[in-house]
Amino acid sequence: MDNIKINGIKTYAYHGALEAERVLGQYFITDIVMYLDLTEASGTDDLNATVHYGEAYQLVEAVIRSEPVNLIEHLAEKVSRTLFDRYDRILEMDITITKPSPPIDGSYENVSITLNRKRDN
Ligand SMILES: Nc1nc2c(c(=O)[nH]1)N=C([C@H](O)[C@@H](O)CO)CN2
Repeated sequence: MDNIKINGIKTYAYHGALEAERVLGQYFITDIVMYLDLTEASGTDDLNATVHYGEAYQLVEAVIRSEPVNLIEHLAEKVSRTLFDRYDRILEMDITITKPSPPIDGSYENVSITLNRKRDN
């Protein structure tokens, strides 16, 4: 299926299950894949026939900057609901949220979750 991707949204926020994360904050990286039919937009060259990825970016950024939550899974769910509610054209989404440097000891690159949500979920 056709899709629009917004890659590497980098936001400083205060989500996390630890009090220290709520106080100090950290960067979150969000990657979005929105699945929709781009036949009309690709044929008509009409911005109104697609999802404006700049507008979608602003909506995602606002959710990531909003009230802190414990889990990045819950944060991703909030992002998917916001985009589904705003854009009827979106049929399915993949939302990946990465913590590049979580306060967890160990040797690893980063941690992330990915939600796949369909409109009728
Ligand atoms: N599956 C998840 N596991 C954990 C999360 C999370 O959001 N999803 N968060 C934490 C803490 O916030 C961690 O970053 C610091 O202890 C732990 N595990």
